[in-house]
Amino acid sequence: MNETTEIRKGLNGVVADVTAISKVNPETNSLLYRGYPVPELAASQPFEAVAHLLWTGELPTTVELEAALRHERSHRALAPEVKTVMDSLPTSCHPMDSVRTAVSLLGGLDPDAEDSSPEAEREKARRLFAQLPAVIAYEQRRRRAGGPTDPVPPREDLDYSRNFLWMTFGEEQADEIVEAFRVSMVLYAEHSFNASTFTARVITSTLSDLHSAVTGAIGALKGSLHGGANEAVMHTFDEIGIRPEESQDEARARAKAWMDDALAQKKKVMGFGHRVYKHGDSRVPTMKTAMDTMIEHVGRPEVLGLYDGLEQSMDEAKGIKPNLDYPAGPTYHLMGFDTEMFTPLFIAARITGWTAHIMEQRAANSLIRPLSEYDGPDERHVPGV
Ligand SMILES: CC(=O)SCCNC(=O)CCNC(=O)[C@H](O)C(C)(C)COP(=O)(O)OP(=O)(O)OC[C@H]1O[C@@H](n2cnc3c(N)ncnc32)[C@H](O)[C@@H]1OP(=O)(O)O
Ligand SMILES: O=C([O-])CC(=O)C(=O)O
Repeated sequence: MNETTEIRKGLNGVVADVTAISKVNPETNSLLYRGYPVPELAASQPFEAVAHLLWTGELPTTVELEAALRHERSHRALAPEVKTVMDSLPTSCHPMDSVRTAVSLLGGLDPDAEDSSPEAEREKARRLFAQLPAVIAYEQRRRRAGGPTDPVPPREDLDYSRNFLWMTFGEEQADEIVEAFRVSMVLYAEHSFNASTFTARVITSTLSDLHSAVTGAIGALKGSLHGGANEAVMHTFDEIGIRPEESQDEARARAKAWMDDALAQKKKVMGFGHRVYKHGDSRVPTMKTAMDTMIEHVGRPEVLGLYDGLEQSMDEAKGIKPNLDYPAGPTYHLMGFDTEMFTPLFIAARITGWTAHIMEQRAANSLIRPLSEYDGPDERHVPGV
């Protein structure tokens, strides 16, 4: 290896470009979307307004918000072609594969697929944002039905979050549940150059189309070191055992013992640690409050016991803090989603950030193509040639 070449494995610490979309500040454990602190947005804004902010740089005026709500409501229905293709997949396949396939298909069906003008990109982003809930809700329903079933049609009188839950469960959900869901969408929406967003930017940088970039981003999000961690957190809870009859203290003690054992075996425990934040993920306190509301609403204190036990033991042993996926996983579980559906919910939120980055990349493009240092065999020759 060339002694002067510095290789930053995993691009750790490398600043790859500028972005005006969000600022992750690990020193102050803070996160801004277009300058606004995310806890302020989570406390006050509909998810539709946050999407508008990420795409345009500004919160919508009343008139703009009304137009955004109308647009989202008019593109919610599950396209019959998408249902047919989803129905051709076995219900044993991972829901991330179904949603990735549906997005790829939506690209093929989109009238503006090959138009990369700013106007067309914005329209495609808005359409995908509106189309994804029906895809994800239908995937949950067909898994529960064990095969093709009837989707629950969207309701124009309901906002994004309430309608998402309606299409998933076919019943209106309590305000506490809808609110926790909305908060999770706002928190999951955007996070600078994370692996899936960077994937979308790499694909865009070749002048490929928006749906291809999103399809690739979904592939990157699926892994358990990234978005797949919210699912993995629930597998940990399941492995420890969720016992509704147990007290919070009993659950905490069992979780602590499980974590001590896992760390003694040098296991990586999903939902903890972060590439950028080293003193705690800025979004966790807001998501934890939403989780606490859910726990109180459904009366399941033992889930909080498991949560606290793992967190405390990890902190005491290694000082590693939870990331957003840690409170999000149990929150989605308590809402009634299947565990494998948690990362698709992340897609529904992150479509806003991904598409904002796709537009930003396209507006100031340079092909993303780093170098590598060769460490294979020295030059050699095929015998006889
Ligand atoms: C929304 C999101 O995508 S947030 C991220 C979700 N991902 C997860 O929750 C997966 C679990 N966490 C991890 O694997 C890591 O913390 C990552 C991949 C997120 C960040 O990792 P990196 O910045 O590359 O740090 P790295 O993995 O090198 O960890 C540094 C040290 O902390 C330890 N560590 C980090 N995370 C964990 C964890 N979750 N469990 C146990 N140990 C951990 C590593 O073992 C390593 O220890 P060592 O120095 O003794 O070898
Ligand atoms: O920033 C990251 O590396 C991962 C993350 O938290 C996110 O994408 O929300």
